Amino acid sequence: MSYAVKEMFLTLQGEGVHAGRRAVFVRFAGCNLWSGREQDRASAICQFCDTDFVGTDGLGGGKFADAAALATAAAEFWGEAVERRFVVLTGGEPMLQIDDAIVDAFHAESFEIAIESNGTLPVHPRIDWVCISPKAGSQVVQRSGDELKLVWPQAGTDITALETWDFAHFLLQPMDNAQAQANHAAAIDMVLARPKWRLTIQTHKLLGLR
Ligand SMILES: C[S@@+](CC[C@H](N)C(=O)[O-])C[C@H]1O[C@@H](n2cnc3c(N)ncnc32)[C@H](O)[C@@H]1O
Ligand SMILES: Nc1nc2[nH]cc(C(=O)O)c2c(=O)[nH]1
Ligand code: SF4
Ligand SMILES: [Mg+2]
Repeated sequence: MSYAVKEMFLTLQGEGVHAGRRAVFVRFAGCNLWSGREQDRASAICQFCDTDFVGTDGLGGGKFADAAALATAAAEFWGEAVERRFVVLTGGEPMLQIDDAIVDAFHAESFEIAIESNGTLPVHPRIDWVCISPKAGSQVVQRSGDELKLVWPQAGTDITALETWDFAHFLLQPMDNAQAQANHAAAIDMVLARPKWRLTIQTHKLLGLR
């Protein structure tokens, strides 16, 4: 199978429990909750996306003929040292493309594999760090993992129900849009009210990282 990747880059994980960690990001093209076209945003299930995941034309992107080619390209972004190799598979929705071959190829290159997923598809069982970010109006089937990262506020989200899901960490991430200041305040209020949750902010945006 070949894989469509929008972009690939070395940066620091900006969000969540691993914020600050050196990571290669592989952004897969395509999503099942939005076409990625602005004219479709208002009618999409997920309407607040901050990411361009359309096509394969970004820096480091392309069509990769097989999983080994993809993992080798990521290893080149990381550099020769194999210590603490960390790849974040994101998108778009990465589970539309991730298969056994990708997981095996990244493990063969000594990567610990993290995923950022909307949870509407079951996550591959051998991924090492599972971050699920549920979207109101979607059916989330992946209700276990390492971190549940809820973008906040999201009308139509039952936060009490989410608290019964099987995650090690529960995080609230303020929605980045024109109301960012109010969204920060709403997320802080929610963490103060519900100690199960902690705040995560998108540090890469503050720092000017990709
Ligand atoms: C672009 S998504 C790609 C992975 C996957 N499709 C998902 O939604 O989890 C990566 C992360 O960014 C978050 N995100 C997207 N748009 C955002 C926004 N406007 N403000 C805050 N977080 C956002 C998502 O919820 C997700 O946790
Ligand atoms: N630095 C950085 N950290 C991130 N964490 C999750 C991201 C994503 O878009 O999935 C992301 C991203 O795009 N950049
Ligand atoms: S599910 Fe993820 S990639 Fe898809 S539109 Fe929403 S935030 Fe963007
Ligand atoms: Mg991002």
